[in-house]
Amino acid sequence: MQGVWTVDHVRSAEERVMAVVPAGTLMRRAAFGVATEVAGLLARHTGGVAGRRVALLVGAGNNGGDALWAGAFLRRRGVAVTAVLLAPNRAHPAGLAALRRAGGRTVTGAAAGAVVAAADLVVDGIVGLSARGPLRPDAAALVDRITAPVVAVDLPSGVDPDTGAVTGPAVRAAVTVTFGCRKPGHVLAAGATCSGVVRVVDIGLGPELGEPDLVLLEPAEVGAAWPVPGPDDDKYTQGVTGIAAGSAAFPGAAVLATGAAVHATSGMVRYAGQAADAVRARWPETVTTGAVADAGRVQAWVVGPGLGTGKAGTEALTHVLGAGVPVCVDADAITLLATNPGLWDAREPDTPVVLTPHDREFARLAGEVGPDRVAAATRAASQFDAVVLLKGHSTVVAAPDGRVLVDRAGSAWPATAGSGDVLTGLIGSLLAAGMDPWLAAGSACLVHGLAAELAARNAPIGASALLDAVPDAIRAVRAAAGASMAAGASMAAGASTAAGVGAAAGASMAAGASTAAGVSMAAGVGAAAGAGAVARWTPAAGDGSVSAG
Ligand SMILES: NC(=O)C1=CN([C@@H]2O[C@H](COP(=O)(O)OP(=O)(O)OC[C@H]3O[C@@H](n4cnc5c(N)ncnc54)[C@H](O)[C@@H]3O)[C@@H](O)[C@H]2O)[C@@H](O)CC1
Ligand SMILES: Nc1ncnc2c1ncn2[C@@H]1O[C@H](COP(=O)(O)OP(=O)(O)O)[C@@H](O)[C@H]1O
Ligand SMILES: [K+]
Repeated sequence: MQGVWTVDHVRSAEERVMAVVPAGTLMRRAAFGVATEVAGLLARHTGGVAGRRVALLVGAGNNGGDALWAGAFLRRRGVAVTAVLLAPNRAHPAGLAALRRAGGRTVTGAAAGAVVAAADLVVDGIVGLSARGPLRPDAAALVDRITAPVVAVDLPSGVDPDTGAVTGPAVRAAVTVTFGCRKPGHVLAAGATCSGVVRVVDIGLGPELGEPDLVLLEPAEVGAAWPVPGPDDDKYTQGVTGIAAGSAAFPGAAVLATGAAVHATSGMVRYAGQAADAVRARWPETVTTGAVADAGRVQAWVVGPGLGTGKAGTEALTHVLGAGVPVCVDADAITLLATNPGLWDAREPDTPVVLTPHDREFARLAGEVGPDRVAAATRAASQFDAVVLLKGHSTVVAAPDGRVLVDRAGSAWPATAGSGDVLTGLIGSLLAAGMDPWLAAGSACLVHGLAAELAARNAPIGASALLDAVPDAIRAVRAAAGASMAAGASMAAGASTAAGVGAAAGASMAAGASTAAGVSMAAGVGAAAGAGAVARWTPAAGDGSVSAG
């Protein structure tokens, strides 16, 4: 799990470190990291470093100071550095002096455009953690002239540091070199796209940062927690997933959500609804009925995709909310709750609920999302006492206990009709397997995005192709987990055990990462993120009961 810290927390950590290191130390560490990245990118992009032209866009604060110091370091490697001073009277004095001593040039005003246009690489030191609002017009005009790759210092200018919101012109970086840790602007909303590849330079903040404000899941931890059957499992013990989705008008949503649950875990999937014929035809391994009341016992329900907002949908939602098992509520079921909040009364107390709205569904349920997606998701999670998964290129998953994770999509291929139905089915099956609802939502999201990338291989896909790639995505995250578990096992085995035995132990752990092991690792991961106690819901042998673990 990687942490992400807000500006306030970064500033507090910086203050504590600055109190014990000589003045200017942090800035020079930061700038050296920028210079190293710039030199590497120049070498890759132009085949060399010395003699290449780098333009520094330098604003009024320390972000510009970082850029100026980086320019001074690059001069030592023979780079032709020109600093464009956007606020000449307020440019960081020590940084400016260092650049000039090293033989760097400065320009202001009308001459700047040509320098930027002719550069082999541009360093964005316009504004960093103090950024408010979009780029100012003078800076925006210069940024428009850039044709070379951009390395952003700390954060692409024009991106809100704490929300990632971009409300006007902003820098689009190939690489962002940030200091100490990732900030929300790197992973949320449009800021995630503007940041490009994010490199974190260690400037010694680590011990002072404390608990992260947001976390990102790693493929290996999702793979380690993914439920797979162990030797003592049968089709019931792994958790039975119930799907209440689809209608005569929208049978496809039922087929997709059910298929996701079939692919996600072994066990059993029950389908209940008006699309039973279509589901049975496509997924003969499911047990189908026409109504949720006749479905039999499940350990989690999925409700909503293609369900419709009429009487049948209302009855299905009412039934599953009262079933006493975790529920993933999506699509039409969200609309039903938005238009008739009284339906929440059907919820059995303490039933874990995962809501999976896109922005328009969120607006119906809880008001406009607004620029701060984390604040919106957190507010709704608290309001509904539910995990809220707010969809998008960067998906935010907020738990009612305050935990927030972000899934920064590797691509936009999931933006295809029906892909949300697949995501819902994945979440439902992880809930049925007993996974903590917040981790279930985050893990499903990561696998969903990976499946889209694997399926697309650079060409558009439909949701059926995404669904077909789910097993490969699960294999990929489990392989990532197997590698790290194998490494851990052989290290633990120590000198007295042959390396081969350690590796073999790792391999069998990877193969047999049972539901129980997966869930307890997941719980550990949650605790490591500073989440406090993680509620665990353990399926009890197919009898429909749920207990807090
Ligand atoms: N505090 C520290 O210890 C360290 C700070 N570092 C650097 O310092 C940066 C923060 O520096 P500052 O707090 O001086 O502030 P910035 O350099 O981020 O901003 C400077 C000024 O830019 C103006 N500004 C705000 N929004 C703008 C916009 N949209 N367009 C144009 N100008 C805008 C404001 O007047 C602001 O005060 C970090 O991002 C990082 O690059 C690093 O050197 C590492 C150490
Ligand atoms: N631009 C994008 N980049 C990455 N993922 C996206 C993008 N747009 C949407 N998604 C993802 O695709 C899925 C779409 O879900 P949803 O809007 O419910 O579609 P549908 O109702 O058609 O199934 C969600 O998982 C969402 O996060
Ligand atoms: K910047």
